[in-house]
Amino acid sequence: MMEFLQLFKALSLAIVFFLFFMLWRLLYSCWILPYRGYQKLRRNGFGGPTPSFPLGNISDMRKKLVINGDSDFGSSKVTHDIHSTVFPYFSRWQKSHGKVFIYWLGTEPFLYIADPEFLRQMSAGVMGKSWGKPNVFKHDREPMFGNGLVMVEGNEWVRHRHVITPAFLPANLKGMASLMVESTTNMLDRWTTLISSGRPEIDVEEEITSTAGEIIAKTSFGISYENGRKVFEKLRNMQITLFKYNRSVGVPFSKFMHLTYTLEAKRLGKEIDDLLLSIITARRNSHVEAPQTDLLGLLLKESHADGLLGKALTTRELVDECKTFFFAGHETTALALTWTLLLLAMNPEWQDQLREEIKEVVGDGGVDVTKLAGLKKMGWVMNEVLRLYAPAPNVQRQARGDIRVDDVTIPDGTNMWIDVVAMNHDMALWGDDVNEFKPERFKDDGLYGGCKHKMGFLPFGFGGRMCVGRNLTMMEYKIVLTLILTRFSFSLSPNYCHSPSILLSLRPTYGLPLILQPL
Ligand code: HEM
Repeated sequence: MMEFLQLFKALSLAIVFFLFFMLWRLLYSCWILPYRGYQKLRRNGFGGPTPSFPLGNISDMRKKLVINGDSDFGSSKVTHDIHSTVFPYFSRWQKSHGKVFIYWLGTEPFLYIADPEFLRQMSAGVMGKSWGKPNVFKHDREPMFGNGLVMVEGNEWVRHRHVITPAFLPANLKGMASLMVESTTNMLDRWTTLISSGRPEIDVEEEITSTAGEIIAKTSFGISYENGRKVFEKLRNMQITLFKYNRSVGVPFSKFMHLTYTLEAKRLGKEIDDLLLSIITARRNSHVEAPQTDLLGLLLKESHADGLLGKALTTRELVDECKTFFFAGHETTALALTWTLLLLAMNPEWQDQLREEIKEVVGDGGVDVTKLAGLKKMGWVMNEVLRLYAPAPNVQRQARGDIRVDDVTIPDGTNMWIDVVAMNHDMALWGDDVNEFKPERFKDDGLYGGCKHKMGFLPFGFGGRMCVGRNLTMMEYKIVLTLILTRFSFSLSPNYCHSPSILLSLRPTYGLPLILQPL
């Protein structure tokens, strides 16, 4: 009996000690560590809105989102001055704290940056491989990107980027042009049928997003539209699950507070992985030479060559990269095209100018990829659209080591949120006409459009981690727009409701209904 009591005592003591230890760890990671970070940032002179525990500044951000979520918010009047609409809290905090300040997502500090000179100094000494991506997003978006190029860091990033970059070289992309023409022509034939059946009003956002999904499925893994659509639908559902609901990312235990969404995203992630895994395994095991016209074929080829150097990507890594291409690639390009159609519908003189250019450069025959570079005005239009309606509205980083900027230190572990929309709409950088559609601003300065700072226009990010898919985007953009403009003219439907909003990317909340007319 005595022995039993002693054992019981020892066990109880061990349990109490364990619980105490867990409580201490919890307190340390959720309260003490973030508080220390907060003090350090304050000592370094960074201001910002006052956070509260455990939500940080989330309640303040949500308050505004509710107001903007109101259906009355959308408007038939179109203004391109959108920063205070899509990021009302940043726009408000900028007024009291300037263009660089700290805000908190739960217990995670974020350095907000909308000052290109600060950004230049901050990134001057940091190489692509030395940048981190915020751990808090990495965990949250794991089902979406896994360890694909967008999220991977350090030497692993170097290895992935080394294998992936050659696949996106213009010479390799040429072979994908016919897939793009085919999918776009199918979409335009559908439009013709709808118009001739007396329905000239078409939601082009929905149409273009679906066609871009088809294109990325074919260009990424050469899979049929049916298989592509399965992946595409699951990815879309996952995106909605992850971004549509306020899941308090950064707040301790938020995953458990929103368990249904967390599990749903995990389930969809697993289903997508299984689908892609079967496609890749079949291609890997196939004795037939892989078609190298799609990205997977090119990656398999690169991976095989690099296998000899120990740099090859494993099948699991290829799954994550294919998922990444799907996510990073299809919606951004679809939105660039969608916002272009809005701006061209509002500026028919630019439709005419582009049609004239297409006639001169491409002629009346089929689209010849080698001639696309000659579509200069179309390039200006694309840049102006990416400026006014940046599909990727922010870029994120995490410091892996202290970073000095002048006399302040950004401490190791600080997350960074670079507000691309704010810089693209900053009058001090672009002039009084900042919110006007003026593609000609890119005429003499093709890269920066006359922006007063070279880091003020970052549609594809910056430094070594700049978008790997920009050549593919450029080609798809020019092919799709050329085909649309040669077959249709279009104007804005009176049913269009202007309400740009963020669902990871910058999108028109209520789609884009246009009135189309065959030429
Ligand atoms: C209009 C179209 C697109 C826009 C606006 C866009 C924008 C961006 C931005 C802002 C970044 C972040 C760069 C950074 O962290 O500094 C990025 C990275 C990336 N993008 Fe794109 N992108 C587009 C199209 C594509 C396409 C078509 C693909 C692939 C099929 C793609 C794949 C990627 C990948 C893999 C990365 C990560 C690169 C790295 O970290 O090394 N993107 N993109």
